[in-house]
Amino acid sequence: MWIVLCAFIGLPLLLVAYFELGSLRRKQMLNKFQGPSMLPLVGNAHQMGNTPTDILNRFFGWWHEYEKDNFRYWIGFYSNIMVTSPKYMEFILSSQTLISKSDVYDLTHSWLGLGLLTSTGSKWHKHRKMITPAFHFNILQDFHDVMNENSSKFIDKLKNVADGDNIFDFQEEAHYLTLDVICDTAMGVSINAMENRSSSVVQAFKDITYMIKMRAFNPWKRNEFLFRFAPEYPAYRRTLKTLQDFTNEIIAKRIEARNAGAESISQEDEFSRKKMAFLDTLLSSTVDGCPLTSQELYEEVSTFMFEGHDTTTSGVGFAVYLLSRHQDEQKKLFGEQCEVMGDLGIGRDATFQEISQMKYLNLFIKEAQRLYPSVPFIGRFTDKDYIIDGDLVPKGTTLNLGLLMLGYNDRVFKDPHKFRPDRFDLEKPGPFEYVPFSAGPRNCIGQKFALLEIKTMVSKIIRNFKVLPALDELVSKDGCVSTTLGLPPAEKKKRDAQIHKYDPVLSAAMTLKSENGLHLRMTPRL
Ligand code: HEM
Repeated sequence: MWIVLCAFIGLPLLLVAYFELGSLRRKQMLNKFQGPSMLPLVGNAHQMGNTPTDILNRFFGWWHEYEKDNFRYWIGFYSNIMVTSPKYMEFILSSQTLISKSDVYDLTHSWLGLGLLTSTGSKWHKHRKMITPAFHFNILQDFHDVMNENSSKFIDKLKNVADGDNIFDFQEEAHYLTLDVICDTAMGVSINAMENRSSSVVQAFKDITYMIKMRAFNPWKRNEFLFRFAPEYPAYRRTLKTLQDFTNEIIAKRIEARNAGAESISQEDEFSRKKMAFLDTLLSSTVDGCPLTSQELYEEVSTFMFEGHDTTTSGVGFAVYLLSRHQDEQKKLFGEQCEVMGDLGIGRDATFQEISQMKYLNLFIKEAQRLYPSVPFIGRFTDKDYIIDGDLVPKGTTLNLGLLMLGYNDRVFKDPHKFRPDRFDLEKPGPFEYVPFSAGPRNCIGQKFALLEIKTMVSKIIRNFKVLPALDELVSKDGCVSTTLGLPPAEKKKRDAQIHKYDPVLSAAMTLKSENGLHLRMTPRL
């Protein structure tokens, strides 16, 4: 009896003492940083709130309190620094050694393994070098055909829901489009998600992304061991299996087709296209003289599927939402479309060159990514001590880089809540003051692909539809965006009280999403 009682009380005490000792050095060093005061054991966890939106608001609240500079906070024994100073950004993003990702990325491991996004050390260096040619200009041009083809299908589908009166969730529609594009470009196959929304594979891609984000904000489900007891776990395992089987089958078929030689493949065969998919580049590549293993192929292809569709969904989604709210900018964009594409250009595909001539569209997308970056935070983990901008940052610290906060810094962007695409022509942010695609050696390898895709889709939407908000009253009267993110707390409170149910509420999921969806109406132009 006494032994059981001692174990019952003693074991937790031992554990606490173990973690307390383990974090002592970090505590001493990080005390020099500004940040909220914390409680024993929980740190600042009790202040974070329960929903992703609460967490986002808490971060912005602290960011204001600490004069839009870095601050430290603790979640239990986990030490974190929210990084928003350009000097820190520069040091971290330029470093060739500070490249290990924070533990939130572990949530992707069971699906992605250690692909380009999550790997570190020499594996990352070698794979990054090997994968870079997959985004060569010529390949991107081939991918542009896929983007054009799918966005034409999308426009046709949209015409069924967008009749001028119907209020619909654009984000939901765009998701299937970007999934079709990434599937075709990454694996060279079409899953036709726009037509087959309820297919198990299409749903699996949707569900897995949701589950990764949901777990990121739930302290219990985030833990691999505890998640096994969660009610969602069986469905999660099934989803994973669906994706693993699907991707592995595609890879196996592609290898078989390559081995058999192109001649023996019939015209109807899904692999008969001449276009190089990302998977083909991987199959032709070697690392240290050896071809990639099946596991490595799986990891890299899955990484592209993950990184390449949710990010562009919110990229296109928020750009189109901003069109609805800022009608003058929409008119200006339509004018540019007519100028670049000519009078008969409404219905046809824009070429690669024409897209690059759409200068105002480029500024528009830049401004949209400033306000609603598709990747709002990225994380690094210090596996040794670092001196950053004169501060000693101890080993074992999580660095959360607030890419989102950068866009709301009024020291860099004048009137940050005003939607002004041409600010990027007038105010030039420093190289580490605006980095929606990150920067340095670990920046987004798909940046050119993503921008091409977003511009191709938005350009086609502008030419085919007039985009309207769910209700006319949601058109911006003062040029301000609807988000209250980054406003000083008192002003935020006032504006939050006026938020309409159709205004998108942003959450701090790994990819910024609107909790309400993006409600719009569209009127076909022809
Ligand atoms: C609007 C769209 C996109 C945005 C804003 C974006 C942003 C980012 C950011 C911020 C990172 C750095 C992540 C980190 O350091 O943890 C990143 C990495 C990455 N992105 Fe993107 N991304 C977008 C679209 C894409 C697309 C379309 C692809 C693939 C076709 C892609 C593939 C990748 C990969 C593989 C990495 C990891 C690179 C590495 O660690 O070497 N991204 N992206």
